[in-house]
Amino acid sequence: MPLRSRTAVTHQDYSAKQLKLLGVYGVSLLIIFVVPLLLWQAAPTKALAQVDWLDIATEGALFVLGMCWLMVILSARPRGRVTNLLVLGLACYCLGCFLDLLDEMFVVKAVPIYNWFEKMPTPIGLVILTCGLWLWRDEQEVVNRQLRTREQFYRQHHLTDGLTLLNDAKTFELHLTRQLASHRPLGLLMLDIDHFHQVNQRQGMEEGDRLLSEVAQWLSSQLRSQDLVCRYAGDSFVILLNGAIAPLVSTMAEQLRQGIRTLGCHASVAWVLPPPREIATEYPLKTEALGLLLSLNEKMSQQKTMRGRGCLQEGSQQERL
Ligand SMILES: Nc1nc2c(ncn2[C@@H]2O[C@H](COP(=O)(O)OP(=O)(O)OP(=O)(O)O)[C@@H](O)[C@H]2O)c(=O)[nH]1
Repeated sequence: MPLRSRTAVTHQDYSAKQLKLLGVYGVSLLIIFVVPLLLWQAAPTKALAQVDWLDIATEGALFVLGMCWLMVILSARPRGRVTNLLVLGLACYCLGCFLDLLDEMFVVKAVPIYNWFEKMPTPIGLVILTCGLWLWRDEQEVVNRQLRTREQFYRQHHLTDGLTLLNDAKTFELHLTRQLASHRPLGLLMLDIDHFHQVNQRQGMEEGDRLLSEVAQWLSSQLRSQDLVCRYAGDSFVILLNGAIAPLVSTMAEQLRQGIRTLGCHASVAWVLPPPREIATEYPLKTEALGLLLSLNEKMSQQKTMRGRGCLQEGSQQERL
């Protein structure tokens, strides 16, 4: 079955996040209770007159704030390398603050190793945190680029499809006709989700709608600002790649076909280029645009037929397993 259970994936992500949160809470509580207990055994406590309450308040506040940042990062960020670095860096920083805080309550000079150990976590944590923030900056740049593309897309085109917020087929035809009139190179690409009806059947229409919206967003984020994507019919999308020649269109087609798997589904992708100019000018532009869309549809049907045969083989193998 080419479509894996999207709900199951979401639940897996959710429980992995919960587990991570529990892990961090557990380790934090362990450190908060066990380290003072060990210190209490090994080092005398300071007399009240020796305690600097202002230091306790400021170092305690740094520790509490650090823990709050940690929780915010854990709950708000998606899983991944950047989050791991931020969490690890903040955890080390918090540990450093906590050890500093204990320093105000116990005569830690009596435990030489503590003296040495308490100085390590904060600088190490800050270095890790800096690496994490640096990578976060890179990640944010990519996200910003995607947002800019989307924003440009919204500004330039009328949104007509209520579900995906993409253009509909009619508007696409108009853009295509206009683009053909400019005689600049272009490529047309169609992406159709494989076995989409199974999502509706197995996981409900709502999940199907969500998948369509995700695919639409993902497609918009993959395109250049001069390209145009529209929802052509139920689960198929067409893309107009402005200024693109054959190698770029075929590479793009393959990248989209592979990339869509990150959304938990498979898709068939077909593409066409307009015929050479001297042939194209024999027809009215609108007819040429419709002809192109027709041949794109035909190519897609061929792909589906070929893939269908492949899927039947896969299915029968699975049944035998
Ligand atoms: N959830 C949801 N489903 C839709 C929407 N529009 C169309 N569909 C469904 O999309 C499915 C399209 O079915 P098919 O054309 O057979 O496509 P498919 O199941 O992907 O099959 P292949 O393309 O041959 O792989 C139908 O079951 C429609 O009911 C929509 O807006 N939301």
